[in-house]
Amino acid sequence: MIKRHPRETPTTVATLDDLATLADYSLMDTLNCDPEGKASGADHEPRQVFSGHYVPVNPTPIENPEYVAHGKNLFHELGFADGMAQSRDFVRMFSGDLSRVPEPLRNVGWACGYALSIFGNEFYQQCPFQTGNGYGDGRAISVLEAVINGQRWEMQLKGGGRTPYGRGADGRAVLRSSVREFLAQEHMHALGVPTSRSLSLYVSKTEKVRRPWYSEGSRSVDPDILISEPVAISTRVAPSFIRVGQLELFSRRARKQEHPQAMEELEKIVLHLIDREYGDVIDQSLATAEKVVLLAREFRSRLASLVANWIRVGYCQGNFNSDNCAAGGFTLDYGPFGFCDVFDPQYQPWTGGGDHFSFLNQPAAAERNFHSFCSAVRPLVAGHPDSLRQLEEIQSDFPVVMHAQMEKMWATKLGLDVFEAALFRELAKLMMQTRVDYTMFFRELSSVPDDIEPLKKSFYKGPTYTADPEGIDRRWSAWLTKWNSLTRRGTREELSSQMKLVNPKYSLKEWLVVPAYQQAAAGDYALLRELQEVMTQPYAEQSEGVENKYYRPKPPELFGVGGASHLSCSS
Ligand SMILES: Nc1ncnc2c1ncn2[C@@H]1O[C@H](COP(=O)(O)OP(=O)(O)OP(=O)(O)O)[C@@H](O)[C@H]1O
Ligand SMILES: [Mg+2]
Repeated sequence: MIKRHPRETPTTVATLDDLATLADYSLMDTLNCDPEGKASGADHEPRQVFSGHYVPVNPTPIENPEYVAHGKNLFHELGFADGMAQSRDFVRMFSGDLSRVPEPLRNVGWACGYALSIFGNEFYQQCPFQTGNGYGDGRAISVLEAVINGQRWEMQLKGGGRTPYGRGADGRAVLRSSVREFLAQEHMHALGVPTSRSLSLYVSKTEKVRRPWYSEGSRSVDPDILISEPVAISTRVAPSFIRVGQLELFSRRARKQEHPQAMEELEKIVLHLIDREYGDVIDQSLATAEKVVLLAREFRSRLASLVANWIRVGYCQGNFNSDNCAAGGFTLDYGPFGFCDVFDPQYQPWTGGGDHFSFLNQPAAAERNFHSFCSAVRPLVAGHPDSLRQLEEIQSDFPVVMHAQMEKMWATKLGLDVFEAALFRELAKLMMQTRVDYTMFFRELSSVPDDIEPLKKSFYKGPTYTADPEGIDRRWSAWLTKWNSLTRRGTREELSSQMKLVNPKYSLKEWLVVPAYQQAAAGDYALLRELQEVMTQPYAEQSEGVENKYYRPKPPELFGVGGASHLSCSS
């Protein structure tokens, strides 16, 4: 290997040795380690972690790992050679075996504790000790921080084995859930929505675990059988994995004065967040209280924009708790998620999620998470009346900012310069009464049709529609005429191409993912890789073959089917 200066990114990172030159474990080196943590990382039993930002943990490798896929776009962005994903050293490391990594890579990774608020309410029941000290990364283990072309990335295994936060569970992820997260992250990025990214996915050829799931064609809400599934490790990448819940953990400790360093640990984690996620917008030399105010303002804007984007692309997080809310303002944890087929404001793919986390309730859920965030950082401005007042104002104005983002998003989605409330209200009513495929409807509209015929491709024709199809069609025609009169000036082609940049043609609907993970479990990765190709170019027309296969309404027989239309276990 050629010797390089440690900070200089090789043009191509082709080997694990190349990657090793970019390592910079600054989280481990600057944040506080749990004083009871073991340097060896052999720390896999559930226990209370009372202080510190992280616990050193060595992952548990999956047996007989096999390459499934890698995030090709991310690889290219990072300057990684595709072949590296299948090289022996890389496979070994990212399937959980850190025992033989080249220096200066380390043999231990780290897991972090976090707290949980559900829709703004503090919860302790999820912690086996009822104290909050046993909750956190139960199966997520970060293994590397690297500076690549001036950008810092943290790489985190999901399903990498047990940690002290595992609450007695196995620390594993099954192939099914790993395929879902792997595909969804890169799809989301291609949709232009901030997200954690997918680096790699390996499956075990021999190790399996049992999970509750649905029998073939089951219409049960809850899983009705236990199945044995192959385990997998996917690696996700982001500038940090700090969650709102993480800030809450340290803030709760400071509030309750649980230990003498509690306040200092809160400040450190918040400054770490600023450094990782907000370094470009917050001046390093400011005092903490001033930084916190800027952080709150910027996070508010990112969070509101994120949620508006989710709605633009038909995404429902499903379980938007504070521990699934990344403090950097990007999408995190693709377990309970779904991309909607039929437009339904109450769409909720995850049976445990409830109405409060449903599709169009996400702005309200975001507001609750933002309140949890503001409460968590408040102790850092407590002695600064001016900063405190600003923080309170930022907090109380969340709904205003969110509302503005939503109106802007709907206007853009509809090719309008300004939001038209009456036009939108009638559209929402028609979409619900007709039952339309959300993605297909907006994509067909993006062709700026003269009449409603093309839009009908997206109609599922619910009972209200079938009771009076002519009447509803007439309302659609009237709506289309009105819409046409309000759209942006310019040629039809210009309007159409602008609208096609915000209304995707392809969306990672669950019923498309099911056969991909089923075939993958049988060792056939072709469909998964095809989906990866298609879903990383969601705005492109693509070939006729792709269109016929992936641009179509959900087959009627899949409605109500467990796994394809709803899911319970997401791990
Ligand atoms: N099989 C498992 N073993 C150990 N811990 C688990 C397992 N499944 C989930 N957990 C933990 O339970 C908590 C809630 O699970 P949830 O489904 O939100 O997270 P996740 O999908 O594992 O993780 P993340 O939020 O990191 O994407 C998380 O703290 C997670 O680490
Ligand atoms: Mg989670």
